[in-house]
Amino acid sequence: MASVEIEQVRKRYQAERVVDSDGGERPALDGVSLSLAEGETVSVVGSSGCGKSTLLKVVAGLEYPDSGRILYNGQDVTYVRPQERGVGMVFQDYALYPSMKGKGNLAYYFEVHDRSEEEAEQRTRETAERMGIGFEQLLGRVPDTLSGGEQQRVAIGRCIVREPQLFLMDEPISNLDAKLRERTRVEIRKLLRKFAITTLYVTHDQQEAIFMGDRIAVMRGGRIEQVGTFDELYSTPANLFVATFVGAPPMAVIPATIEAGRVAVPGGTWQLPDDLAGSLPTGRVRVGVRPEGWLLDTADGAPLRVRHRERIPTERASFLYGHLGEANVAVTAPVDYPDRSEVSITPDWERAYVFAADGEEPHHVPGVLELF
Ligand SMILES: Nc1ncnc2c1ncn2[C@@H]1O[C@H](COP(=O)(O)OP(=O)(O)OP(=O)(O)O)[C@@H](O)[C@H]1O
Repeated sequence: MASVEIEQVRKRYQAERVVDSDGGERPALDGVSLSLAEGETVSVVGSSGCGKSTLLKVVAGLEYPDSGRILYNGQDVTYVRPQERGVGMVFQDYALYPSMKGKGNLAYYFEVHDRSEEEAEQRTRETAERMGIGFEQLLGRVPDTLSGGEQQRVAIGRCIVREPQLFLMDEPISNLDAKLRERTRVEIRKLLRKFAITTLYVTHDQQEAIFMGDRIAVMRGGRIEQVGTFDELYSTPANLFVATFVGAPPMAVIPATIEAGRVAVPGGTWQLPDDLAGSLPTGRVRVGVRPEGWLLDTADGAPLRVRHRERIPTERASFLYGHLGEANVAVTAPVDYPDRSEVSITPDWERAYVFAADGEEPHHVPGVLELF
């Protein structure tokens, strides 16, 4: 197993004109640093085009960075060829050799590396045992006759048989149907934990990132905005982007004006607790509130017109969705909360965030609460 250091990596594609939302050009990776401890799984999330796959390719050696370094176990491998790095890669398309049975797919590596048939045989047998129930059966079939999930299992087995020091996975289950995805992700996670393989796991699916990763790296525009456990990202986001990216339904962000300890928002005014009023600037800000961070029907509530309700399947609660001025708001309400078209809402200030009116800097983050 390897520890991995990604140090200040920059990468600009030759033919590339990556244009930011503000119209500026930027490289695909713009100074990315990230450390993975031995055996750790780090999920990488971010919207399309933010550089997730490029990061994986640079770590794999499929692309070289323009500057910065990649270290495995403290050794600089930045310009070492992929074949010599001992990485196992699993991508969205399984890329199994179609004419070979599962077993051939696993043994191919030994063939091209001039290793003995006995070794290939033994390692394949060991891997089948470690991969668990039913894997042996898959080895006797060609990829065409396997389901997507089964193909992905073989692809993972093909990586494990090589005893990689590092696993790189890029949306490995995103083209499976929902049920299979659920099963396969449980299986992948079990394997990663069992073998304690250091893993970088790219996905655009937040739930998957939470499930797979010991930690999660949130990327945007070629940069890592924050790395942490889900609870850290959720409770103490580094900026407004992470605050709204992590969590579903997302945090409501409401333009407001603070004056003399009171917060004016569309349709109402909230009273700040004294300690918070003393620590916040006056003037324009943005108040961030997660669905569970609202109090309903308090005296100084602002009116929220309820557009629709959604039952939370695993809890005795619903989400109420509506608008406060222009801001989208989701509120967690008890399941037996009366069905009304308007409710009045106030932030529970122990759970509320305050951000600058412009930019993304947080003025106030409530800290880690007992969330779940
Ligand atoms: N080979 C290439 N040549 C030129 N530009 C590229 C190349 N590969 C990626 N890019 C550009 O670099 C940026 C980052 O791409 P990358 O594939 O790393 O993003 P991503 O976060 O993995 O996106 P997605 O979630 O859509 O797969 C994108 O703007 C993309 O268009």
